[in-house]
Amino acid sequence: MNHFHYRGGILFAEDVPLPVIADAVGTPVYVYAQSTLERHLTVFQEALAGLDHLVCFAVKANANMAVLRALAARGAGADVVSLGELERAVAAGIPPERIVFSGVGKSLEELSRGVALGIHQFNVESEPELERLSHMAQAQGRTAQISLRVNPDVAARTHAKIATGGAETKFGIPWTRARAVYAHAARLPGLEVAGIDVHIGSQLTDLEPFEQAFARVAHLVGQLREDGHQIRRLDLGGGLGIPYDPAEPEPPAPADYGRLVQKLAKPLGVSVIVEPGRLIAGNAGVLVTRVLFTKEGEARRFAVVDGAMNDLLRPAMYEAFHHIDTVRQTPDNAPRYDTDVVGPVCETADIFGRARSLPALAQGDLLVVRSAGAYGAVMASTYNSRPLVPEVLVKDDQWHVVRPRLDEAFWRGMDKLPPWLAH
Ligand SMILES: Cc1ncc(COP(=O)(O)O)c(C=O)c1O
Ligand SMILES: N[C@@H](CCCC[NH3+])C(=O)O
Repeated sequence: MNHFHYRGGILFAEDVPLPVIADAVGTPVYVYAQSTLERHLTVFQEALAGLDHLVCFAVKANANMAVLRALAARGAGADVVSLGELERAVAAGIPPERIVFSGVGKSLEELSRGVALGIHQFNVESEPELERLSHMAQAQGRTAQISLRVNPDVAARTHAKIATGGAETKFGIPWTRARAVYAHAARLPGLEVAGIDVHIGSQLTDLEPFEQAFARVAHLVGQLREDGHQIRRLDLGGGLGIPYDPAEPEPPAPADYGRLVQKLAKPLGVSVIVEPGRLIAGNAGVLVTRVLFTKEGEARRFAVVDGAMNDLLRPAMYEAFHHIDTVRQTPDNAPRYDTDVVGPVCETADIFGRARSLPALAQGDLLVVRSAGAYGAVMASTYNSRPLVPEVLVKDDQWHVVRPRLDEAFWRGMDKLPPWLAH
């Protein structure tokens, strides 16, 4: 469910007309609907009802403090992959007992901080990481709870750049070596083996790869228990896809995914952690951008907008589709033209949408790029010395700038010069 809708011909975020925000904050700007974030979290929690479960929001999808705080208030845990995400999650009020630490390359500092905070679990991806975590925990006189991330070698049927469950990727411990690595883990002091972790990829739009991976996990739980390990929890990662293109069939609902998880976990008598990111934040956010110029090319019609690939990288990086709408509702009978919506950055990849059916656009018109709440602002950069795109959170009829555009000092040269260049 999504709280962006037309009212009186204007697109609203909850009860706030988007032009109000665009005029006050400037464009481009990300706008998030808090009620959608909350609703998505609730839907996930409900899908796992009856199981001992923890929904750990994947902070990498949207690390805005206000977003994290809103989710924390509803009982979300966090899946973090860096010291920065860990500190943000804690600062947002997510208790360490609800934080899991994932990632293929955790630094000493990251491991140390996680141990000191007593987080719920580390998802360990290699034997050297096991050794290092064991030393770290011993040095602090603590025991770190761990799951080993296994790579189940299933094809996730998503964009190759975001599929993580195949044997050729860097992720996890090879399926076939899992028993040996668990035996190693069990011998190391300072560690307590609590479970198994899998994450096979992101934006999965069918359930079959999950089913395949879960079947392998169930099999492995049996083997590991035979080997004497007390496997009491499963971390099933994230990855459930969201609708981006209204012309495509809807991906499976969290309730369907929940049924699969229930079917896996109940007979094994384990608790469950899930790490959804995109599903919670993706359709809770839009990027609002303004038309700078329109122009007719030899072959195409362009709308040059003020948002660019540095603000929303997904189309350039993954050829990802994001639906684009006008903020002023287009009447059904208005003529439409195939239009390329492009940004000002000097790269051909800086295009938000190709041949989109849009009404005649004029300078100053506002557009929204939909489904931009996940992997949007977090992947923004200052490429082309463009300031970071600001973020706004809306709740009912209230709104607040939750991250400002970088201040002007950014353009004036905040970098430190070496003495031989300073004069
Ligand atoms: C370990 C891990 N957990 C959770 C997620 C979140 O995935 P998604 O946003 O697709 O739910 C990711 C990203 O794919 C990840 O790498
Ligand atoms: N950044 C990716 C998702 C990566 C998932 C991280 N494990 C996207 O925008 O779709």
